[in-house]
Amino acid sequence: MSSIPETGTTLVETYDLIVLGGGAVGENIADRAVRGGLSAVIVEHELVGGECSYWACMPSKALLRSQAVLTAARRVPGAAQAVAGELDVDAVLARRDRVVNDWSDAGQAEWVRGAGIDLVRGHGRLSGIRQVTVTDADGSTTLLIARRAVAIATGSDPRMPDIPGLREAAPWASREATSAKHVPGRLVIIGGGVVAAEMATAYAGFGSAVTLVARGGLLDGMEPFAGEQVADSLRERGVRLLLHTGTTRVDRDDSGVTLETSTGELILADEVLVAAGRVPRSTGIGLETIGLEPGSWIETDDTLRVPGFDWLYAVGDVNGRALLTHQGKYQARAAGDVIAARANGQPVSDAAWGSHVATADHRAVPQVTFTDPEVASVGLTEAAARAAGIRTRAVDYEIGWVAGATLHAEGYQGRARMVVDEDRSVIVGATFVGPDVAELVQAATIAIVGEVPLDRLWHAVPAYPTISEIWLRLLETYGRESAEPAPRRTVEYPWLDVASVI
Ligand SMILES: Cc1cc2nc3c(=O)[nH]c(=O)nc-3n(C[C@H](O)[C@H](O)[C@H](O)COP(=O)(O)OP(=O)(O)OC[C@H]3O[C@@H](n4cnc5c(N)ncnc54)[C@H](O)[C@@H]3O)c2cc1C
Ligand SMILES: NC(=O)c1ccc[n+]([C@@H]2O[C@H](COP(=O)([O-])OP(=O)(O)OC[C@H]3O[C@@H](n4cnc5c(N)ncnc54)[C@H](O)[C@@H]3O)[C@@H](O)[C@H]2O)c1
Repeated sequence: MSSIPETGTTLVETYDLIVLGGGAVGENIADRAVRGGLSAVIVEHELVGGECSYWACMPSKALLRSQAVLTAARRVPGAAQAVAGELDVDAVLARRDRVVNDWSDAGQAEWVRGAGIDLVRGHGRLSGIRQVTVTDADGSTTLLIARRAVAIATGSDPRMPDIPGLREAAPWASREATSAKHVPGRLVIIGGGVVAAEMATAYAGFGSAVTLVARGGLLDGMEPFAGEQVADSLRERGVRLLLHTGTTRVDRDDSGVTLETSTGELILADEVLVAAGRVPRSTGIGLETIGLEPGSWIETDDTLRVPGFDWLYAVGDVNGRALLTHQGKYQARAAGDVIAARANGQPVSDAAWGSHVATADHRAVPQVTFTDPEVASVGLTEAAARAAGIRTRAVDYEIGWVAGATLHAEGYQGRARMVVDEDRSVIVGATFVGPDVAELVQAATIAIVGEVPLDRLWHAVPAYPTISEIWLRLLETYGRESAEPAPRRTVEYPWLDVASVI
């Protein structure tokens, strides 16, 4: 890093890489660039660690974990008798506070320094080519100049639907739901996606009377049985589900919130939570100074570089490729490494599945929804595979029929689906729904990314009696067609410009 002395109120600093946004993704891209021999600075205007650490993944899972443990114990005789008490909601909230370090980022800022990354606190915006101007709380500015690259890692914000009265009703969004210090007696949720399903589970478990109003179904976009099984379970917990129902108006007065549905029903609640997806945090960051559209998802190529700019990258939620922490960090590893490689004149590995590309964003994005039952999925659903023109066969199996599941819990209920590309004889998608299925998804991810032929998968023997035996049952249901291993050949996926060897 070279430093030019202060000029007026503006300090000028020069780095190889400037990272705008210090969430998990911004931390990772800076770290990889530094490991590649570059200097890097992170600009952060709130908490280092970002949404996931303080208002998203970590607190939401902390809110859900205690009741998941309690439910699991209640499903096993012997343990059930030992947990006769109720969930201690105050203790759950206190544990959530510890998980988020009481919203202090001191530890994360220390990690950044230890990784050899500089941190500038304040609001950053692009102010020209390879330039970022940072304004701190006092109004003083620092002009950062990048020798090599600027990476935008500013994340996303909740989408606020244009529903009359909603903004004036001071709705909760995901931050308020995950950081709440009290549990509302009545909670109405707008949305039927992942946040809605997880928060309905959490707050119903805390004793709130929860109503979920979704204009579509529950967990649309996943295999249909996922949403159906989670819906059944939420109803059993007393959640009222109004699916395929719009919201026409929201009002707040001294008695609370009134939500009017498209069927004319009035729902009274103490709080309304909006869980209607995300919008990119790409306004107010100076995109217009380089000819890009503020407010849009920032498009990138698979090396995470923005087309038309040899110095600009976008990683994590803000590029809209896959709004998940692990996927953003994966992008950051590829992008940090490729920025270093390009800077150092080293070879760039940008073919599909190379070390400098995020190919898995298109083919193998794993996700776990921490409802009860859990939903763990990766790759394509059956419907998405068919829509992509793949000759598809889907096989289903009840997880409760596996010996490991019968031991795991009384009356275990769940289902698995394996989606097979018949031409290539490989798995392109898998979904597991059931208690404690989260850890099953990594095996499916490896099978998809490794393009492991089905006849080879028969040799990946699951241990008895684990729930992983679901893999054997899925293969048996599919059938073992030939005694000879399938020949390997190269095909083009019509939905992705990538040649694959099978
Ligand atoms: C309720 C909820 C639960 C979730 N649970 C999971 C989960 O279990 N697993 C999972 O994988 N994903 C989960 N997600 C998604 C996950 O939170 C995001 O994918 C992830 O946080 C994105 O990381 P990011 O670094 O791209 O953005 P962020 O974490 O939002 O980080 C961006 C950072 O940039 C900073 N910033 C923005 N603009 C500026 C600026 N102009 N100047 C300076 N700093 C700026 C912000 O303050 C922030 O710190 C969840 C999301 C929600 C809402
Ligand atoms: N466990 C996890 O991995 C996890 C947990 C929570 C969130 N997340 C991530 O965070 C992101 C945000 O989650 P989310 O649940 O907000 O989004 P989502 O995309 O999962 O669901 C959005 C929901 O809002 C509805 N909706 C959209 N626009 C609407 C409108 N104008 N009016 C009414 N309803 C509308 C949709 O029909 C859908 O039901 C997701 O992309 C998800 O990947 C992940």
